[in-house]
Amino acid sequence: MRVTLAMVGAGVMGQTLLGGLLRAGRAADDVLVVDRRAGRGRELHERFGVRVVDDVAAVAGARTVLLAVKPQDLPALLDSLAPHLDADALVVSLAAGVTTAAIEARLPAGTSVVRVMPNTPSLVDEGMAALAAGSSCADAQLAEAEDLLRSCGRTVVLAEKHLDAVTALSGSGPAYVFYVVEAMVEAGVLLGLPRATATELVVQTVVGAGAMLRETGQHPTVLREQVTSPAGTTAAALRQLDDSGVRAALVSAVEAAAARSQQLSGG
Ligand SMILES: NC(=O)C1=CN([C@@H]2O[C@H](COP(=O)(O)OP(=O)(O)OC[C@H]3O[C@@H](n4cnc5c(N)ncnc54)[C@H](OP(=O)(O)O)[C@@H]3O)[C@@H](O)[C@H]2O)C=CC1
Ligand SMILES: O=C(O)[C@@H]1CCC=N1
Repeated sequence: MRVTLAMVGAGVMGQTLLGGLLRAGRAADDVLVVDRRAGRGRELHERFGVRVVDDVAAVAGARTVLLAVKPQDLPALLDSLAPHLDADALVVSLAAGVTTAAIEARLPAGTSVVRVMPNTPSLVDEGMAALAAGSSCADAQLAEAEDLLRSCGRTVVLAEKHLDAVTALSGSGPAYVFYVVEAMVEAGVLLGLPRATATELVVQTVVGAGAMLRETGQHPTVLREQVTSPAGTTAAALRQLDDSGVRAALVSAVEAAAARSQQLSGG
């Protein structure tokens, strides 16, 4: 049976986007999933109602082929996919660091490719995805890819040279936030709060701060200053963060992620 969308690789990110697409109204019988992991077919069929196969040849006829495998698995996948792609198929890759040129080089000449960097908050329709078009991608196909990603969050179209920075900021970014949350919860426990209470306090604080950033549109410095009373508790805490080089460490962390994304380039 021909489908509009085929997804190859249904791990963390693939399943996250699949859920968003179905919530946004895409019919389950219009999506074909290809995944090689044992047991995944049954699990995904029960959870999402989609058809799951393990042979990439099944993508033949699909209008859009979404690739959600690890960057290291992408070259071999592209080689096995190439003979089965329709001439006018759109290939959308989520792989961190892998350029559209590297993808195009392994596919028939003229294949439309879009590189996307999504993130896991797509699971709750709060995703942030950046898209960059390959050399043969028409505007209408880029818009189609954007529609796919918009089903579970916001999108931005950028020049591809920015995608390593995007990967380091919004792609990996949720992990930095979770890391800070973990540390804050541990601090609360150290100060004697029950773990569940510390977790509730920190989670709502992060959600509330995020909502303030979005809804007030104020610069984070302004919002931080509003919390920081003269000679108060926040000033004492912020001095510790500055003395420990936390700001510089965050900048270095994002730089390291961007450098790793660049290393992954070309497979
Ligand atoms: N996780 C995240 O936060 C984000 C991830 N990404 C990108 O998304 C992509 C997927 O990441 P993630 O979901 O975390 O990875 P996962 O490892 O969770 O999922 C990838 C899935 O694809 C399967 N797979 C690999 N090769 C093939 C193949 N040739 N045919 C069929 N199935 C295959 C894997 O099977 P097996 O396990 O057997 O290898 C696995 O089930 C990556 O390229 C990553 O850079 C982008 C933004 C955010
Ligand atoms: O860690 C990674 O490589 C992927 C890409 C961005 C988020 N996770």
